[in-house]
Formats: sequence, structure tokens, C-alpha cells
Amino acid sequence: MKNKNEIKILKNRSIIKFEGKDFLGEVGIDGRIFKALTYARISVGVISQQAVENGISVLVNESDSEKAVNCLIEEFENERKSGKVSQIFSINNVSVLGFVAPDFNKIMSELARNNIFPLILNQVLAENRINLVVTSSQDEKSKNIIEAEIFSKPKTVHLAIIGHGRVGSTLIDQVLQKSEDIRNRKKIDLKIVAVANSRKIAFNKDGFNANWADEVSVAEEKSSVESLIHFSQLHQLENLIVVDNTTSKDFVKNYTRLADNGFDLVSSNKIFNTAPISEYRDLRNVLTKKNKKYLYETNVGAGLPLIDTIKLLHLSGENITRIKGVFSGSLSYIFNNFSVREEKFSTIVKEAIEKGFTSHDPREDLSGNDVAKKLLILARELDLTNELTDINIQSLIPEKLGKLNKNEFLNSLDLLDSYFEEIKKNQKENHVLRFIGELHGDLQQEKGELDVQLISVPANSEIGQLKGSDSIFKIYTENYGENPLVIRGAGAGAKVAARGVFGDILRLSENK
Ligand SMILES: NC(=O)C1=CN([C@@H]2O[C@H](COP(=O)(O)OP(=O)(O)OC[C@H]3O[C@@H](n4cnc5c(N)ncnc54)[C@H](OP(=O)(O)O)[C@@H]3O)[C@@H](O)[C@H]2O)C=CC1
Ligand SMILES: N[C@@H](CC=O)C(=O)O
Repeated sequence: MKNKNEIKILKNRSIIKFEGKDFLGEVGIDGRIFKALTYARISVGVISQQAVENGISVLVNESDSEKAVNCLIEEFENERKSGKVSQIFSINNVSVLGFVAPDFNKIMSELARNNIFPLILNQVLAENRINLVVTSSQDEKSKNIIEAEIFSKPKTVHLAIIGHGRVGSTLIDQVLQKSEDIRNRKKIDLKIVAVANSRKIAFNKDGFNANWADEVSVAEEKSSVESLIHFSQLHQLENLIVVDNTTSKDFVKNYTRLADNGFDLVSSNKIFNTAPISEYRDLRNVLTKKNKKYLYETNVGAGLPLIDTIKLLHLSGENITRIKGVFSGSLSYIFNNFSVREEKFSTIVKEAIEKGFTSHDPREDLSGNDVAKKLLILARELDLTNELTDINIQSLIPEKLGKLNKNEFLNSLDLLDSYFEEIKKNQKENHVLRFIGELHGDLQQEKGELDVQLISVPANSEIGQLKGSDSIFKIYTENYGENPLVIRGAGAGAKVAARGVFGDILRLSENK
């Protein structure tokens, strides 16, 4: 190699594989292989011997591969008949990458994380010189990964944003606004290469810019995970992250396939983490096997650093004994306001919807389901095996309103007014209403007790003093005793949720 800093790439090569048994160490076999190839005027490149499998691999130009196989078949006719040589065949469409790198192990682990496993590897340790043979469908991607490692170039991270509703579109704008700064400060080049909704998916291999919404609106490709995987393979994209900002039950079924195809996962969607425990564990096993990561900090408390904190406490052996709080940003807003304002319940619910605090269908919040899911997600972080059906949920909507379609329900909101007015009036003096979640019981057992309910608390209590759409999580542990660790802050809204998702993306990117 002339320039030590160059990555040399030789395309259109074939591996000729020569396999058999009992010829290891036999004098003359290698010589006959090279002689036969030389007589056929075939030039030979990287060579590798597999002692265990008793085979030899040589590299030739793809245009010579058929001739190379035929001349070796002819040369070893007798050994093939006796069974000493079992197979002579070619693997076409491969490329060689030659480079000098001091930290070879790091490069190998980066390649493996991107599902790249070299077919041949030759190393001259003393000179840090390496030759890798990879399939041509992965050669450019391998080159980019190796270049980023050896030349400390910004590493490109390719993002597929699934769902561009309130959270997804805010996230895209935040990423676009910050990408240059992140490239300069962290040497991470974030490129949004795919954006999808439930109907279609738009691709841009160079990365979308501020006009992304226009590109999505004219896209014609049907939304599917197959086309996303195909696109990532066609363009040999490395460091892939798929971001699920949907509310879809169907999309989460793709997580395993995406992990299998080299994607790490970030999700604001709570559905996967509240699936039956066997499915929940299956994906985690696949992720471990495939060395893929799955981050979901925004599943509980939007952008608040809650899941990470609980994970750390639990991992460090601190026994969490109880978690109690206001888990829902929308219900926080609704009851913080309803408790102190002379307004109808339905008016305040409409405000929460307008401010983007509620789920797409506000009944997900008002039924207590959203809080129940958040509670379950926290319980499972503590290795408890609870299911959604184990949770005692007090729903805030009568059954008949649950059966309406979304618009009919929104038009019937005022049917809730007198019921909540009555509850408000019947409280003790200086009390306010709060909708809380609580995980308690003996948390060293397999399952904890999970309750979701509307309570009345003194206005001057910690929970009673909550404002705006803030969430509060009180985490009680053995060592903190009756002084819980308290995490409090904005619990809903597209901006804070998107910021939390962005944080997960950056955490994954930094470790890539
Ligand atoms: N809003 C908030 O404060 C917070 C929200 N979250 C979570 O963030 C997620 C997104 O919320 P939000 O942005 O408010 O929801 P929206 O309803 O505003 O947006 C959902 C998006 O997902 C798309 N989508 C739905 N199904 C699919 C599918 N099968 N494949 C591809 N795209 C799909 C929708 O496309 P289409 O228009 O075609 O249906 C839409 O673009 C939710 O899971 C929510 O629970 C988490 C924390 C806080
Ligand atoms: N609707 C949720 C936000 C999304 O998770 C809430 O009100 O907290």
C-alpha cells in the first residue's frame, strides 16, 4: 500500500474454496493448487488456510473464477474420486479491503455490530496491516465504518423515523436543527434517511432537510418494514436506528426483524413494553443475541430521566420498595386545573387535548390505561412479571362512552361534567384531586401490587402542589427510607417527549 492511510478496495473478486480432509500438512497440495492456477494464467490474491475445516481459500478476479474452479477440479481429479478432496467451488461478488489500523479489535466489533462478518481475514500483526474480504453488498458500508474508526471521521448514524405525528415531526425538526452542532461537537453525523406514516414511507439516502414534509407528501412507496430493510441494504447504510413514534400495535411486531437486520431501536410507543411478558422477554433475548440496543426513556414521564434512574438503582442492588406519583401529564394538567379553577371538567379536558398532552384518543388517558401501562413498564424494570390484567384501574369514563367512536366521544364530553363536579365538591377542605399510579407490595416477590386511581390529597402536600402538566415520581427504597427520591417535571407534550427520544438517539449514537 503506497499511502499508509489509504483504505484500498478491490471489487469484483471471487473466493475459490478448496475443501477436503486429511491433507493438512501434506507436502505438495498448496504447490499443486498454485501451479494449476499459474498454468491457467490466473493471478491469485489473498490466501487463507482453515486448519480446522481442512480447507484453503484463494482470491481471484471474478472473471477468472469459473476457469479457476475447473482447472483445480482437473488437477485434483483422483483426490476428488477418492473423497480426499470434497469440494472445489467459488463464492462470487466479494471485495477486498486493505488497510493499516492500530486498533483492529474495535473495527471488528464495529463491523459485527453492523452485521458484517468478513469471509476472509488476513492480518500482518507486526505492521497492523489487515486484509478483509466481504460480500460486495457490504463493501462500501465496511469502508465507511473502517474509515470512521481509523481517520476519526464523523460517524454517520442513519435514522428511520416511523410516525411523524406530534412527537415524530417535532423530533425531525429538533434533529435537523441540531445536526450540525452535533457533528462538530460529537463527531456524529445524524442523517434521517426514512420517514414513514401508516400509509407510506419516504426515503432519502443523503438525509432529509427542512423540506422533509413535502418529500413525504409526494412519496409513493407503501409503508413497510421490508422496503426499509431493502433500502438500508441497497445503499449499504451503517449504524442504523429505527425510531418508533407511533401508537401502533402492528408496528411493534417488526422490532425483532429490524434487530435481526442490524437496526437498534428507540421507541416512545409503550405498546411493546406492555405486551405479554413472554413476548417482552423474547425480544430482549433477540436483542442480546444480536447485540442490539432498545431504548424507551420516553415511555414513562416523557423527557424525564426516570427509566434510567430506576434501572441504575435496581442494577446497583438498591431495593426499590414503592413507586408512587402522578404518571400522566394530561391527567396532571386536567386535575391540577379542575381542582382550582371554576371551569367545567369538559372544558379543561379540551384544553389538555389542544395542548397536545393527551394521547391521540384521550380515552387512553381518561380510562387510566395510559397510567397503567406506565406503571407496568416501571414494574418490569424491577424484574416483576406483572401483566396489564393484574392492575387495579379506576377508569374515569363510563362504559357507554368507551364504546363510541372518537368524535362521538369528544362531542359527549360534557356528560362527564356533573360527575366530576360532585367529586370535587365532596372533598375535604383544602384538598385537590390527583390521578395517581402506585406500585407497592413485596417487590422482592414475582409480582407487585399496581393501583391506578383518582384520589383527593391536601393541597399543600407534595403531590397536591403539582402544577401545569408536570408529572411526579416518588421512588422509595430500602436505604432512602421514608425520604423518597423524587423526579418531577413536564410529563407530556410533543417538545419534551421529542427531546427525550432525541436523548435516546444520542445515547445510542455515542456508543456506536
Ligand atoms: N404526546 C406526548 O406527550 C407523548 C407521547 N408519547 C408517545 O409517543 C407516540 C407518538 O405520539 P404522538 O406523536 O402524540 O401520536 P400521533 O397520533 O400524533 O402520531 C402518530 C404517528 O404514527 C403514525 N403511525 C401510526 N401507525 C403506524 C404504522 N403502523 N406504521 C407507521 N406509522 C404509523 C401515524 O401515521 P398516520 O397519520 O398515517 O396514522 C402518525 O404519523 C405514542 O406512542 C405516545 O404514547 C410518549 C410520551 C409523551
Ligand atoms: N398522554 C400521555 C403522554 C404520552 O405518553 C400523558 O398524558 O402523559
